[in-house]
Amino acid sequence: MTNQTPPAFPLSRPRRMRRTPALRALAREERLSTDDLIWPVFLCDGEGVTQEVASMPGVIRRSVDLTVEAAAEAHAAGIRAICLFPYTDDSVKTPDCAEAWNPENLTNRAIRGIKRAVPDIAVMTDIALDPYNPDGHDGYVRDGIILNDESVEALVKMALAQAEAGADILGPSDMMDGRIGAMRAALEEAGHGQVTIMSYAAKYASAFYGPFRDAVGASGALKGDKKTYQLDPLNADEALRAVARDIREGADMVMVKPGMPYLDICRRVKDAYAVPTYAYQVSGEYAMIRAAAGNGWIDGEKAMMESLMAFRRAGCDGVLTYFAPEAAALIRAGWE
Ligand SMILES: NCC(=O)CCC(=O)O
Repeated sequence: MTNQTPPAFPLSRPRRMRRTPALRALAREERLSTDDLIWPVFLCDGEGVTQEVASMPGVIRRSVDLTVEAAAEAHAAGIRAICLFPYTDDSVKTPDCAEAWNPENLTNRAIRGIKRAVPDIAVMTDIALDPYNPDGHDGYVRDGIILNDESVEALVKMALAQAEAGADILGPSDMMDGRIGAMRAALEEAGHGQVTIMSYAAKYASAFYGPFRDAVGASGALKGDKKTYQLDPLNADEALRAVARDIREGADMVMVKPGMPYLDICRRVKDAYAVPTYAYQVSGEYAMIRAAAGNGWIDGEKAMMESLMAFRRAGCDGVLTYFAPEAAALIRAGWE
């Protein structure tokens, strides 16, 4: 940061440096690269199956075989990581959420399939009970209360099953207290000390997750809201404390979620802790850009790229985005 006041006009004419593409490129402070993209994808049962997600135009659920193919294409396009989210049918949801740590569940089958076929792409997972819970919450619920410590025990089992299947990055998104430390200890104990954790540390109780819940089949299930475990949108210091705690407990990377309404949090986290920091540009952010573009109200490609560049400017090392394949193609084509 400089405190030097620029010389007065006409010694200073900032437009000089904006005059040509070459000068603008020389002055550019950040870059968006395919290395910065993590692609969240939705899994469904079956073989050769694709299903559209109505509230996320352009996003599909894929069966495991097609997800493996999509991972290969993403890798060829320069995308470094793919993040798996299962669509779970009501029939596999039980109060104990046992499907969450079934070695043969959709996520664990997809991890193995991708690591076999495309070993160089990093596979990230989601750790939370909501896809498996009949009431749609990320932890166990008793008498309307989300139970913390019992939920952490279940989440640790889920983490171990994913590590065993070969996941590179575990993504605990549940927001229970103490889960990162518990997972890190269990991973060490089980010989999975090399598995990384990207903690959903600053995850806000947000209305922007709506389309995602359609995509994973959880929107009908959710009873109430998630305000007793996710952050209040008006709080920033609390997010910093959550990030500090998760780093101390053994997280390698931290996430801010949603992305666009929380760029101030991204910047503060990066400045305060200098750890690998990611934003999740969530389903509602994706849907807004797609819907406005679909109506001809904004230029979809430009708005998409600008939104992704903003994460870099705000200090993020990368971004989880449903736009990853499209953005990668434009980056490779030399987008400026
Ligand atoms: N645990 C993952 C999410 O909640 C994703 C939210 C979204 O894309 O809206």
